[in-house]
Amino acid sequence: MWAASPAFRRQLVLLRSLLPSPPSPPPSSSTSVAGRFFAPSCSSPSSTPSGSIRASHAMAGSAVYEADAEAVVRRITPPLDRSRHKGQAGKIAVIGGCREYTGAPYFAAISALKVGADLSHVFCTKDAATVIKSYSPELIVHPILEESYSVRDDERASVSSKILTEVAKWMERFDCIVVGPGLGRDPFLLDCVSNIMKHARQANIPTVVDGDGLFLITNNLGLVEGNPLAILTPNVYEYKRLVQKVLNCDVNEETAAEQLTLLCQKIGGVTIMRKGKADVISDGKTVTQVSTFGSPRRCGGQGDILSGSVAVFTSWARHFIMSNAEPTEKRVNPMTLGCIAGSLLLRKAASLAFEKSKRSTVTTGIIEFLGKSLEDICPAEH
Ligand SMILES: NC(=O)C1=CN([C@@H]2O[C@H](COP(=O)(O)OP(=O)(O)OC[C@H]3O[C@@H](n4cnc5c(N)ncnc54)[C@H](O)[C@@H]3O)[C@@H](O)[C@H]2O)[C@@H](O)CC1
Ligand SMILES: Nc1ncnc2c1ncn2[C@@H]1O[C@H](COP(=O)(O)OP(=O)(O)OP(=O)(O)O)[C@@H](O)[C@H]1O
Ligand SMILES: [Mg+2]
Repeated sequence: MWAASPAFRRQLVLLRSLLPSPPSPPPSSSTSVAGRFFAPSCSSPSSTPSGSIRASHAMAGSAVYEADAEAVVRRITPPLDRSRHKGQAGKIAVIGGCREYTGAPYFAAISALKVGADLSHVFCTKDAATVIKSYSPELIVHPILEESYSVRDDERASVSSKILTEVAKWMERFDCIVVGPGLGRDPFLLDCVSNIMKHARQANIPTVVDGDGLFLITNNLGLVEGNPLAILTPNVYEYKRLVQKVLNCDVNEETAAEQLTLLCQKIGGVTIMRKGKADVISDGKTVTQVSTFGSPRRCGGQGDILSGSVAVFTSWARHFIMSNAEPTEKRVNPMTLGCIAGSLLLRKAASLAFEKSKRSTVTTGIIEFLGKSLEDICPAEH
């Protein structure tokens, strides 16, 4: 009776896809629930058909489980409840945007809104603020960060503390922050952002670290060491730099899953999503991947969509685990669920955008399909 219940099946979907148990045997005629969620093993992530759920030994030496990402999205996405008020579906902040980069923070912040957050803030430099505001009236933009060129040496301490005070005023309101999209690498600015990260950590705010935020933490590992609320989302180069710095060796594809696990363990408690052909996620205990095919276009900005989306799904996943989850589901790391859901949604949106625009697919086009992608998986109810 219980074994046939939807609640039981939901638990299995989540737990089988997330916890490090050995692959189940192939489905028998009685078709065990587990059998439907795993196939024995497959050769590489690229050979995993879209939408299928497999335990994949894509990375030699350790099983990497293909997550049932659609089930995760369905389970953690909150219903559109008429009794809710503004803010309850999520308040996200992006710390990023400087003279060079205004696209990246915009992509991350608008993606958070399009996935379903109620409010999306951007904390950026003054130069970037007007530009970002002009992209979208939906975003709340704070022109508070400063780069070295605009601050005299003798003003630095006071400017730095003013910036922290300003951000701290808002911090406790956020369900998740994203540090790094389009942040740049100015030393004074990064110093101020280090203080913001320390403050977020003290306030227990989940923090997605991406782009130049990864440059910052790779050189200051203490900013994330031992923080279970930190999610790092490195691309191929960012991952390489992180491995070299933390493990003191090069990336080894032969032992990729173990290396990723070890990296999480060495940094201590963080969740890492290694982006690539498959997005591979570990919290130092389990390794799961999302390999649903997205698009062959590699235009810049897709990682920014991902970081904004992961921020929203992570806050939803935390809420889900704390309130609605079954007792066994409470063992699952909400950071992992957030990464899985964000990865799937980006890939679905990229696929739809590519179907429409082919070679001219760009990031703004992908963002336009975030809503349909979520609707296809998890329809909004009236
Ligand atoms: N429209 C925008 O404003 C965008 C801004 N972005 C921001 O740009 C900043 C820099 O991010 P990037 O991802 O470009 O990072 P990097 O500046 O590290 O890399 C730039 C490019 O240089 C090449 N590269 C870097 N390291 C290399 C290596 N070791 N060997 C060979 N080639 C290498 C790669 O092609 C890489 O994509 C971040 O703040 C990021 O968020 C990006 O998100 C893309 C979109
Ligand atoms: N080789 C690939 N095949 C399929 N999808 C990929 C591939 N590489 C990256 N992706 C997808 O693109 C997303 C963004 O990853 P990418 O490596 O482009 O990030 P990024 O370099 O940080 O992007 P950005 O330009 O926003 O900084 C990943 O989540 C992944 O879904
Ligand atoms: Mg990036």
